Amino acid sequence: MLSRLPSLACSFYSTFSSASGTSLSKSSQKCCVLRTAKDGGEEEMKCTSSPTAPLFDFSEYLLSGCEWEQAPPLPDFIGPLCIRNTHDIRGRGLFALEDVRAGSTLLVSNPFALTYNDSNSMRLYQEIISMIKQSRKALYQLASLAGYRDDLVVPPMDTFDPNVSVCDQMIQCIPELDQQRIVNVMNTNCFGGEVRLSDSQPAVQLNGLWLLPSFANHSCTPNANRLFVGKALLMIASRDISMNEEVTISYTNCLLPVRMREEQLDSLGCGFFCECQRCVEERSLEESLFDVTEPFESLHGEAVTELFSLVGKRINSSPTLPACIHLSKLFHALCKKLESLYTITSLQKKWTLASYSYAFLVKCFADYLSSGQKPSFCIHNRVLKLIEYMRCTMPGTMCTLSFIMMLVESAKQQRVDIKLTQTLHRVAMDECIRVYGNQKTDVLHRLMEEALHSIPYL
Ligand SMILES: C[S@@+](CC[C@H](N)C(=O)[O-])C[C@H]1O[C@@H](n2cnc3c(N)ncnc32)[C@H](O)[C@@H]1O
Repeated sequence: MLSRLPSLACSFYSTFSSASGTSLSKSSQKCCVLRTAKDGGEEEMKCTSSPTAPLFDFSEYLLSGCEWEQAPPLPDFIGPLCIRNTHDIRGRGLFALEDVRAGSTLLVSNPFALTYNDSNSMRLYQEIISMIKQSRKALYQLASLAGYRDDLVVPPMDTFDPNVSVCDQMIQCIPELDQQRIVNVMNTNCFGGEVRLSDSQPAVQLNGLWLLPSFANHSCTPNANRLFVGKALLMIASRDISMNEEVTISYTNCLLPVRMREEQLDSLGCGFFCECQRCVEERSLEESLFDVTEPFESLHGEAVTELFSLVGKRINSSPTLPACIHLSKLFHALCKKLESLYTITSLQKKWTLASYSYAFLVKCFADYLSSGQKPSFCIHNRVLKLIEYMRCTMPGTMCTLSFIMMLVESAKQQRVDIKLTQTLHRVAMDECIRVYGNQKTDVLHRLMEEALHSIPYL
């Protein structure tokens, strides 16, 4: 139960190595395209992130392939955030204390406890017990997480500041922490995934507890991403976030249809049913789209397998990829079906297309791999719109970044309109900032190139 997939940022699962019409639009100052919407909603979000000086410089680590053992130590950092009660079933959450630009680092958190290959989480439990025996502050910190649901205590931010020691007042508030409560904390807040510590070692399964990030609730249109720099977990704003807005992350892969997201939440043991606006809207369309969307689930797995079978192979003849081809046809059928639904809102359309984007993408990635990475995509309006919808729904994903970079490459090879190539490149840079946070321009360029040579986790 202790696995909550981190949103794929850099090291985990590392790879093989417009509101109305989209088209291209320009904003006055920093040229931008492919408009996306704030919190997946109606408001237009311009692609305006530009590289700024990083708050924490881990360029070398990013450029060296994110080997955990090479990660620089990063001190804990708490950005303009506070914990508040959401006043709904979600309990407490993280909120922005000021306007935050996409790409900003919201927090850096080193693990409270961390183990590898600890399948039943016994060692993690013991590590947590040892921490709370050693320090009253650790006990207070863990207790502040445990207060969730039955008594919603909102802990002061100082609780998570390593430079602030625990005061008498805090000690008086420490509630009882029995074994069951500690296990509940672990079930609700720990997460893990597969990680490669170094090139020479096999991947290990990681289990860990990071305190402050544990207050971030799930959203299917999140505004923040998780990024691992070794053991340190960073939260990066993946959209512009307004003062007092809740900061949310996604516990699942949000570029999947609502039923698959529900299944992922369930299999991760999250213990809640997401009722966000996107889920509600998508559920309301399920019946009308049944014949198109039903086959997606089984085909998705098969298509990903087909895709990965191409990785690293020299391909002489065109491979047969029935699932990829079938999915791609399904995507076109979905587009037609959506056009025929007169009552559909633009938001429903965007979210639905983003949910089924892999149906289109797997075929593109497969063509790219089987062509020896000499893409020749036709960059038509529908493709540009799809990127916009993916970014409006879940900005800052490796998958979208890889796809845009493929289009940049294709545009270069076909020598299409130079402006379109430049625009796509800027969008890729914007997406890269939303994945990795603000980094130096040359580092972003290298990361974008790397994304081109990787097949993202689909
Ligand atoms: C990592 S904790 C987040 C912080 C938690 N809200 C708290 O007060 O401690 C995860 C828990 O928050 C609740 N939660 C998070 N996102 C939710 C959502 N979108 N809908 C319902 N419950 C949610 C669930 O109970 C979940 O098990």
